[in-house]
Amino acid sequence: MDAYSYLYALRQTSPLVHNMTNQVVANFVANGLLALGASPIMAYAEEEVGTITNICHSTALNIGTITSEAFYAMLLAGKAANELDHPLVFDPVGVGASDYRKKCVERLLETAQMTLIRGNAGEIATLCGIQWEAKGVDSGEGDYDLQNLAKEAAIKFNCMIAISGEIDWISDGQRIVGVKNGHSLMTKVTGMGCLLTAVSAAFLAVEQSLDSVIAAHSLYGVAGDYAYQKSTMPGTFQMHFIDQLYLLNENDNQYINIIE
Ligand SMILES: Nc1ncnc2c1ncn2[C@@H]1O[C@H](COP(=O)(O)OP(=O)(O)OP(=O)(O)O)[C@@H](O)[C@H]1O
Ligand SMILES: Cc1ncsc1CCO
Ligand SMILES: [Mg+2]
Repeated sequence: MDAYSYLYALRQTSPLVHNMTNQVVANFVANGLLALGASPIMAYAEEEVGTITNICHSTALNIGTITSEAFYAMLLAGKAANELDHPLVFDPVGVGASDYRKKCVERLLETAQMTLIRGNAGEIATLCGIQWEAKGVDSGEGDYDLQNLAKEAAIKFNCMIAISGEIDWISDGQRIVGVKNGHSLMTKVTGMGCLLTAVSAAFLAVEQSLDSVIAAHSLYGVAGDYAYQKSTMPGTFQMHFIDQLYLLNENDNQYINIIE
């Protein structure tokens, strides 16, 4: 199935995505999902997350501004998603920044089986115990082959892995695929990775497969390429990016640039 066919199916079904995301990006994530053709819901209370996960088609957990309340609620949501066999996507935002984040991530990964872990190189390297100079929530500097990192992480966590950057590397532990689409200006808008996490959860609601994750990343990158043609400055780029998610269509398959 080509990438747009996944998006077509997504738009036909408009999956409801449960996002437990961070306080910085919640509005952007909700608007991005709507523009793409999915439906967002954000919910964080322990008292309701089980129910919300239940009515949704996929769940995305993001520790960007984690608190102890949200953390315990994420454990419940993760368990509920696993019981329902719903796609569960995890974004270990800034995991290298504090011991608290590391502990939360360890516990979440022990408690729930993720379908996909999506993060920047610094985050995925930290999960694998590889030395990396991450800069807060940003990727930072490191020296490790990212294709191998994606593959090793997929094997370690028994799930799909997507590492974002100049090339996005996506692996299930066997296949490793690079997505070259996207522009570096995307790093100047906060939440571009967090929205990609949510978008991946929406695509996984269509099909729980590596091809679905590759389609999500490719078309997301194509929207970034188009947005840069409209604006080379971060504020208006963000606005155009949302519009370009809305405008993605079957013609865009031809602009996808993949390494396999
Ligand atoms: N140097 C780059 N060139 C092209 N595209 C890039 C580059 N760096 C990142 N991207 C793209 O930007 C998007 C977000 O990736 P990034 O690695 O910045 O995520 P992140 O660090 O998790 O972001 P955030 O935490 O702010 O949400 C992805 O679609 C990725 O492909
Ligand atoms: C800037 C920032 N701080 C915590 S989460 C977040 C959004 C990007 O991940
Ligand atoms: Mg991130």
